[in-house]
Amino acid sequence: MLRLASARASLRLNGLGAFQGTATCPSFLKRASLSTRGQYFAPVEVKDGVAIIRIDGPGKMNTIDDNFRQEIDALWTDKVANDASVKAAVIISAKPDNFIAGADIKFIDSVEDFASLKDVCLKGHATFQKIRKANKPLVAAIHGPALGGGLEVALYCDYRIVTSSPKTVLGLPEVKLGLLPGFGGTQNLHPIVGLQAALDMTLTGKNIRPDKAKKMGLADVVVDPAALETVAVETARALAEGSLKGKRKGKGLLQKVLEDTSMGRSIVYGQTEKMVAKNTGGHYPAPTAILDTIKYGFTHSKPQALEYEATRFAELAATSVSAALRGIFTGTTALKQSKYGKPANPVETVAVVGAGLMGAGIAQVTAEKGYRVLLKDKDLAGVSRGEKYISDNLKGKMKKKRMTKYAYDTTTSRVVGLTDESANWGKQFGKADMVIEAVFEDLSLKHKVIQQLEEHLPPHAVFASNTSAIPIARIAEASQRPENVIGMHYFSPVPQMPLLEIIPHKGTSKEAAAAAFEVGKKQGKTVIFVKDVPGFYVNRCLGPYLVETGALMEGALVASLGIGCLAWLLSPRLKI
Ligand SMILES: C/C=C/C(=O)SCCNC(=O)CCNC(=O)[C@H](O)C(C)(C)COP(=O)(O)OP(=O)(O)OC[C@H]1O[C@@H](n2cnc3c(N)ncnc32)[C@H](O)[C@@H]1OP(=O)(O)O
Repeated sequence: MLRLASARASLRLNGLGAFQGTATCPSFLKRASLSTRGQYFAPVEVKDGVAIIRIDGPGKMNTIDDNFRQEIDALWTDKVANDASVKAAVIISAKPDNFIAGADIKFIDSVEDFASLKDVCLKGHATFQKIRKANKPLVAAIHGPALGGGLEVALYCDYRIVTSSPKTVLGLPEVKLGLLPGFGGTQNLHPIVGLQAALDMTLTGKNIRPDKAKKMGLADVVVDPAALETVAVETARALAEGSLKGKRKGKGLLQKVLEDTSMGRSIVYGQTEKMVAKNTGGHYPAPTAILDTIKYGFTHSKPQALEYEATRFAELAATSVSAALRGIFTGTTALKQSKYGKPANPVETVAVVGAGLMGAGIAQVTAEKGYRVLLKDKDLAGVSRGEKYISDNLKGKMKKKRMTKYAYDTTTSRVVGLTDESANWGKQFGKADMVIEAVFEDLSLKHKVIQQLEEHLPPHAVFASNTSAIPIARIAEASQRPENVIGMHYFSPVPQMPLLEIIPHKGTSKEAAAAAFEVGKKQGKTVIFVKDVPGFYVNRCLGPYLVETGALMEGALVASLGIGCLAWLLSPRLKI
């Protein structure tokens, strides 16, 4: 009793006196009573009439739940709405590299009665409606991911300033979790970016980078990270003074016809329904619910639409599809942690041997992440083919504006092409911390390569084989340092395929496994550790499909079905 009372007193001292939810969140109270700040926000600072609200949640990533909502509600009332000297506010993250990664997925998982999520969403809407009605401009200053509910907070703001950092991404990925943007996203996004762009973002869940965000009107300004807070405070002040007005991106004639007339919208809806049906095969309820909810908003009042959104969100959260997709998020995130710790010798130079499709792809993803890459093939023709593959892929990225010319130049300059004829290749390999071999699937060739390279490699260098079939222990037999030998099995085309199987053999050291994990993770791969058994993981799973397809073809039961299966197996999604 005493502890609760002192916690309440402490909350008042912190300027959070309006908070009433004491019975529901003891952890919040405990933390607030111990410090001069809340659980999700640092103490508000006021600079020349602009309140700076710094989000600083408990984990390394800011996420939101109902406690976050209660805290900002109270904080806004005390520090912004009720303080006449405060004319505007900025919401910014106190974390170095993220704004808000969305609603707390662990919180959604932990809910026992999913119907209660409707109320959580409705309270969120009420808080942000209140913030909007205060007539004090709110500017979102975004650095790092602003995803899901995080972007939805920003959509409630009058102005969105984003940093030019590659870490900054905006998106509504709820669909990938079998959910919909339940924090106002289905209603607040399309007035800003237009209906078609909003459908694209909500139905694909894709990430939007800063330049694209500016172009489509999602962000108002892109700034250097160092200038973010200053620009945001100046902007908030200018909005309050009226010297700056928030502007919506204009629409061309066709866009107006398609989005601002009911006939145009029915064309857009029709196309979208067809696309959703084709891509989901009717197995995923979220895209249909998203489309329904956006449509609903065009024929109902805003409060009705938000209520509908909250209802559909709670319904989706209760589905087994959403539970499974959330499980995939949790599993994939768990895979980002190394069970082998950090390697004692950090990897800086990676040598790739064999510049065919696999080798060149591995070299590309490695150079793109800042490693120095030695790309070796037996002759000039081979290595040139590999370099051209990399250059063509990166030029494609530049064309799609996913890479700058500067990044292209620095990435390609990190790749050093070498052949057996290169006078200094041995010296160069003397600096390699890791070799990934992608030569033909021939054990004697791999043995030759390992023996030849070990004459030059430093003792700590890890030797990784990209074999898809040969046991790693057999490859290690030719090595003087078998503890450094490991499998790193990529899938083709390497730049597109996310999976990487890492296969330690029985004698592989923890150090080699740690280095392989670190490189794979930095390359952006989803890394799984697999036993050194025939087929490793993926090919072992694929085997029965191949056998059954073969049996169908052989018996000429359903030839077209067999051909269909083969096409499926050989498609880029599954190609190995
Ligand atoms: C109505 C609204 C609904 C919604 O908003 S649903 C949620 C929508 N948001 C998302 O789907 C984003 C999910 N998160 C991510 O995709 C990634 O994360 C990021 C791109 C944001 C960052 O990736 P990286 O830098 O590789 O970090 P990391 O290892 O994935 O995450 C670091 C820690 O942050 C936790 N985390 C990230 N996002 C959430 C989240 N939305 N809810 C709960 N936890 C989250 C992870 O689990 C992990 O935690 P640990 O360090 O303990 O392993």
